[in-house]
Amino acid sequence: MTDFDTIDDLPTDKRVLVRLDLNSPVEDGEPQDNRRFERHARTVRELAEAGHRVVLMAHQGRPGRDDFTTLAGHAAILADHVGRDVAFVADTYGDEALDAIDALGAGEVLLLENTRMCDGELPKESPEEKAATEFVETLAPRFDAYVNDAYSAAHRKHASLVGFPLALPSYAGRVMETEYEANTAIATREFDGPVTMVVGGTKATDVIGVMDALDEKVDRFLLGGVAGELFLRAAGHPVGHDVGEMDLFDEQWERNRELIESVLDERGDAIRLASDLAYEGPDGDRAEVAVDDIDEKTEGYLDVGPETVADYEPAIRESDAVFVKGALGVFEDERFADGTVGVLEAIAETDCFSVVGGGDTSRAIEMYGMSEDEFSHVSIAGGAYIRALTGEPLPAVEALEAAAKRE
Ligand SMILES: Nc1ncnc2c1ncn2[C@@H]1O[C@H](COP(=O)(O)OP(=O)(O)O)[C@@H](O)[C@H]1O
Ligand SMILES: O=C(OP(=O)(O)O)[C@H](O)COP(=O)(O)O
Repeated sequence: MTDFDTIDDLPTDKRVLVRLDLNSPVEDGEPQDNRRFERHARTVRELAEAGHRVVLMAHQGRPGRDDFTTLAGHAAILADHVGRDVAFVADTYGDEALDAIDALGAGEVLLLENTRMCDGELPKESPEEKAATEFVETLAPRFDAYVNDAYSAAHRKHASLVGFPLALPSYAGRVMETEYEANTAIATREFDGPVTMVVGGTKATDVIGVMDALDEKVDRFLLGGVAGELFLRAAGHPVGHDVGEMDLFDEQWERNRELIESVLDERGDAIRLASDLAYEGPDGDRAEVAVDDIDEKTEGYLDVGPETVADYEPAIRESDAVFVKGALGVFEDERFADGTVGVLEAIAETDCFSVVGGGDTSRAIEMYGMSEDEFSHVSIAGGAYIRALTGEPLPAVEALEAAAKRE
């Protein structure tokens, strides 16, 4: 039961503006296919088959990061999954975009450029201010309805997520509906035995606050990735800072230092940290080092080592539920996949309740020969799903609920 309307409530033959989350790993400037395309394709296909004119919005990366790119490549991948053409226009709400929107026929699909390239999208403002941006005020009058399918971005208060629901009748797409139902059910579920959370990835700022909020629900945290290194730093090891060109640690450390120290102080007995790490050795092979032997960080650590995996595996086997948010290493490179794959395989082998979340992390499942069926739920959301576990409301879901009440 949801408190928002879904596309089942949408009349046919409308001009529909749809927010997807196609945020993907980018390699050599090209987006990589992943579960997000396949899952959103269902909503897009259904809308096109119902005779709507379907205009899609999505984002990629963050300004200033290497993965902040155009969505031209995303349109081609999405078209393959939808099984019909997805046109692309390199504009969001300028004349080029408006002309392409106006020219769209019934059942046709158009993807607009990266929403984060628009001025109005990102600045921290209220939903009302977002609804008053030029971006929303220009696009909204051209549509009859807004559909939000971007559950995995629902923890962000951006214009494309919270501004349009104030301006148009609003509906949830299939991904929004199913992810909301699954994650809300998980949040209220009780487990008899230990609950473990595997925490990794690059978005340490997202996960650390949630670790604090999940204090009562999670018995054990197994850490890796960037968050893991930041906790090692708080524990007194000379790691967890940027070296060379790196831009992953220092800013997140400054932002979260007090919280990391207090979480470590209060929940130290529940937090397991890596005892060994892997990096690229001088000959390009994987090299490993015990954390206690690191006197100075001169390398980028790209995975946890075998001792760490051996320490984490029994903790997983003893658990009644395991939640994964973020990879333990750069698994996209086979040399640094052992930590992530070792932990995922251990979860797959047990019959515990398991959730793997995150657009990037969930990709490791197929890449390394596992199947979605080996886990209870594979979410395409990372930050949104762990926030849902805390019971914290998601602004974009609240915006859909408010829109449904207004009608
Ligand atoms: N030590 C590390 N250094 C750099 N990147 C890492 C490290 N460990 C994991 N990663 C990267 O984290 C990414 C997943 O993290 P993140 O984007 O936070 O999660 P998700 O999108 O799955 O929610 C993976 O693509 C992986 O390459
Ligand atoms: O990929 C996303 O989140 P996730 O990495 O937590 O799954 C969403 O697209 C949100 O992206 P953002 O974390 O840059 O706002």
